[in-house]
Amino acid sequence: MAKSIDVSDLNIYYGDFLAVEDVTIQIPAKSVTAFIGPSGCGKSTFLRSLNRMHEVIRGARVEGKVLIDGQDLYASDVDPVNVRRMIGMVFQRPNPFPTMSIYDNVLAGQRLNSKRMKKADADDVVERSLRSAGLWAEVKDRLDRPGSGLSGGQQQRLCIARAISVEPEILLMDEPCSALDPISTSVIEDLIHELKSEYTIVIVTHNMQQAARVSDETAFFNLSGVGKPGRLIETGRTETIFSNPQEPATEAYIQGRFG
Ligand SMILES: Nc1ncnc2c1ncn2[C@@H]1O[C@H](COP(=O)(O)OP(=O)(O)OP(=O)(O)O)[C@@H](O)[C@H]1O
Repeated sequence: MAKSIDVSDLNIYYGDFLAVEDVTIQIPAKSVTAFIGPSGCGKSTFLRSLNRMHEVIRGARVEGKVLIDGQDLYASDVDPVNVRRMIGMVFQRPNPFPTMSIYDNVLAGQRLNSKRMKKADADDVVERSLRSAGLWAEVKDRLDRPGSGLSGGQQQRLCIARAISVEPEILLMDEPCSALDPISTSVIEDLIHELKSEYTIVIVTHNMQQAARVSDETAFFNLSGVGKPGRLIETGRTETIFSNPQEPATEAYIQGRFG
């Protein structure tokens, strides 16, 4: 089910502005890859190009290739709506639909795909997704209550349940813990660790320790100068990037000397 991502020579533009330049990277299936780097170097932009989410911004476009298990993500016959089902996304701020019940929040993705389900099947999807997101025990007795009544960490796990309810192959996470307290962060990190047995996970994080704790592979992005595009500087096994980086800029960033 989980799929690999193979990116070659990718440039990403906002109108005339080249935000990310010439990225080539292989992201293995069933593993966690962390994107790190200073603010503005294009981590989120690159992440969004992996499920064509950047296309919701007028004028945003890519050049180059993104292959998902060998299939061209940008081929003319590929429907971006299907792409976003296959490649789910979790954002920085937990964003459950606030007035919708916990139950309906989990099913929101299915309903967007206008999938009609029998009640028993819907119940199964809700339970399976909430169990996978590590939230079932905490909410099983209040599934009809609004999603906004949960704590921040629970809301983020609800968003993860919503993302995985449609059985995606890849899960993109854009700083999923940055709005959470340390305990909720640790719960989400444990969850990421469990989810990688089924999904290919890509996570943007500003937190070096988090990248070191949760990821198998790390990709370091940097700006070549003010107003210049972000570039991928170095990628590799996380332990190698953290203990023996090849590039001086990677070492300086990891040691907290800039960014
Ligand atoms: N919607 C947009 N329109 C125009 N330019 C944008 C847009 N979003 C981002 N950019 C620009 O693209 C570049 C990369 O931004 P991006 O948010 O991807 O960086 P980042 O590494 O994720 O930053 P941060 O760590 O601060 O979230 C920046 O110069 C940013 O100003």
